[in-house]
Amino acid sequence: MTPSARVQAAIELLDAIMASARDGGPAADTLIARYFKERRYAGSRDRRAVRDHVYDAVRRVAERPESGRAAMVGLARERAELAALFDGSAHGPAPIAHSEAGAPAGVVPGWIEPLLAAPVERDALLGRAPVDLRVNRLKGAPDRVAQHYPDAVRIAGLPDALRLPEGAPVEQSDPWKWGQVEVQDAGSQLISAACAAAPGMTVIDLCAGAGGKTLALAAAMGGKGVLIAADTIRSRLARLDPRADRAGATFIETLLLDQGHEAGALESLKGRADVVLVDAPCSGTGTWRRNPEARWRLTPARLDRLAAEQARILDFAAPLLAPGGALIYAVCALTDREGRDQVRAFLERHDGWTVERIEAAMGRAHGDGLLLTPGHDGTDGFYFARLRRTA
Ligand SMILES: C[S@@+](CC[C@H](N)C(=O)[O-])C[C@H]1O[C@@H](n2cnc3c(N)ncnc32)[C@H](O)[C@@H]1O
Repeated sequence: MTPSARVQAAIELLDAIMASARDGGPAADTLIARYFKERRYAGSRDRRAVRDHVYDAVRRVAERPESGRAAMVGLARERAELAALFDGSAHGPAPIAHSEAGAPAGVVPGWIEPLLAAPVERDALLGRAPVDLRVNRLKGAPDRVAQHYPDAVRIAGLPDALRLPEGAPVEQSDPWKWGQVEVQDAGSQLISAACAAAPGMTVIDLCAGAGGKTLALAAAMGGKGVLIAADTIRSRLARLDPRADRAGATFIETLLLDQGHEAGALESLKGRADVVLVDAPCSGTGTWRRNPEARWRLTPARLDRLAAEQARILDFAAPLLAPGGALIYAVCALTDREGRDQVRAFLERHDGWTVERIEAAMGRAHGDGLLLTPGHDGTDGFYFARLRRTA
């Protein structure tokens, strides 16, 4: 592909990413992979260049732009070498007209800005994310495993965590092949640790997805006890099985829930759990470093639906706890509505619960829980709280 053709390819992909964000379709990474599957003539350098153009353009624009071309022209207005590629060549983009301004630059969409928790450092929300590993104690000891990663640094307060530079090729390393490490953001590791799961407990990961946190809970439990991974999406739970095999966490049970009718499948677990983790579906405003197009996906109506669903999940989670058990509520979101206010509203709706302080080497107290941000903690953005059932 010529350099100009790569820019045109990025414009086409940006159009697809925008439409997918508007319609709740697949993520940018999936669309990029599909695009190149259908264009076998593109070599690895073409793919890398197109991908870089796409993500540079997505990162630069807060609000969903008018078109892929507007997003790319905005970027080209700041980069003369890119503007020169708008040359009208056979597979390249048409020249930029004098009056063509391009999409404006920004970090946070205007309507989301006032909803973010006050301490959040806005400018750091789109920064580069390192690769954090969690050593799986079911298969290896952190000090031994760390020897395989000379570039790794330890993270204060997380004895199982190793931090590698952005883009480190972890999947080619032996510990990854042997199931000794999982790629997991330090914030997710902290939330899993805050569950204080231990051998012999009954633990329910109620929104388990593909089981990132379930695997951390399994390691904390030393493979002993009852660990249930529940979710409403079969394909997500299915991805947990091979991961659990690789991690040597074969005692995990999966439970598929029927959206809107979850209580039926959970009936036999009522009052039995020592720990319930609700890692709730959320706006993902804390994960823009990895999914910058998520900013284009969210709408006020979607946020309303998410907030209502979070409250509903908390309400059917609460009866699962045994007296003295801990309910950990977490979102990878930085809006107060989904974090601080959601926890407060739960406490107002339910008697017999107290808030437990979380002692951690990172994060800041915010309302009844802890706020983690890319700017302050170098993690994805999260809000989480630990609630104890007293009665
Ligand atoms: C933030 S993701 C979970 C990520 C996962 N815990 C991890 O660490 O990788 C939220 C999950 O909640 C699930 N979910 C949505 N509605 C649910 C419901 N009513 N009951 C249980 N899970 C639900 C979604 O399918 C999604 O997998």
